[in-house]
Amino acid sequence: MQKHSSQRLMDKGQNQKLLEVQNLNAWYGAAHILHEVSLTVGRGEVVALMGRNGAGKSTTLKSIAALVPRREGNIRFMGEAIEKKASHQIAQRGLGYVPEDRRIFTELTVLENLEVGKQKPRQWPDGSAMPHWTPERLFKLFPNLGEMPARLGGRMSGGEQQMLSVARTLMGQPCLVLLDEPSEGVAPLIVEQMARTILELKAQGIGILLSEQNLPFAGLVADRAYVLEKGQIVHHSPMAELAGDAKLRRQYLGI
Ligand SMILES: Nc1ncnc2c1ncn2[C@@H]1O[C@H](COP(=O)(O)OP(=O)(O)OP(=O)(O)O)[C@@H](O)[C@H]1O
Repeated sequence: MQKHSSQRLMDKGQNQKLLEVQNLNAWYGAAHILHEVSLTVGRGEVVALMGRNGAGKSTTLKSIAALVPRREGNIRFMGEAIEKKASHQIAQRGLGYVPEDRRIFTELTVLENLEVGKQKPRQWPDGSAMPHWTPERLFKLFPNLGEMPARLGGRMSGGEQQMLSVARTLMGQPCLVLLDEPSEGVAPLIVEQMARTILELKAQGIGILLSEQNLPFAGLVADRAYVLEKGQIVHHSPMAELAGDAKLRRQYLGI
């Protein structure tokens, strides 16, 4: 763990933190999966959670969204403690979650899927307007969805479903999005579009915490990276530092 650079990064943008996770622990039954995980995500910041299969990346995102059976620790979202809130209450506050398995409604059309996730526009704490996502605006962001508003979810490719899953979450007008492995199992063209989307959300001030194993993809979009190993954070640095250091990559990611 690189304490000095980590502390410096945390101090930067102190007032702009959207998400602050401290000493998060999580369990599946008797199995203690996450151990004292601490991380932050700022406004307009993209943070990558990296690590090998089974390291605990998905569990970290699910724990933040209150989707694991048992968790302990402190989680602040937009300055409010949310560790005792239920998943729907967390979502209502503007914390979006896009699961790895793309939970879209296969019997509903693209447009209907979007309408299901709809929430009212929000404001940042300083009173400034947040981006207000409408189907029209999302069809500009995801042009291929715009070409198939009446297509049933179940008749879309995996990549298109991935896009719809992100677009549907955006209809909830989130200030921060948890994105579980957005590049996994989708075609290179979709991965590219996903990277552009993430950068567009960042430009709008939305914070993003993404779980990722694809280092080139994370390197394109992320500002900072945390590496998880057996449920513990073992490294934290600017993304470029991890991506550019062969020794770190080998040590933590095995690549
Ligand atoms: N529902 C569950 N019940 C019991 N154990 C689980 C469950 N989900 C995950 N685990 C275990 O928790 C650990 C962390 O899994 P997790 O899915 O968070 O890892 P990950 O880093 O996201 O990996 P992957 O990239 O393979 O999804 C693994 O040992 C996994 O077997």
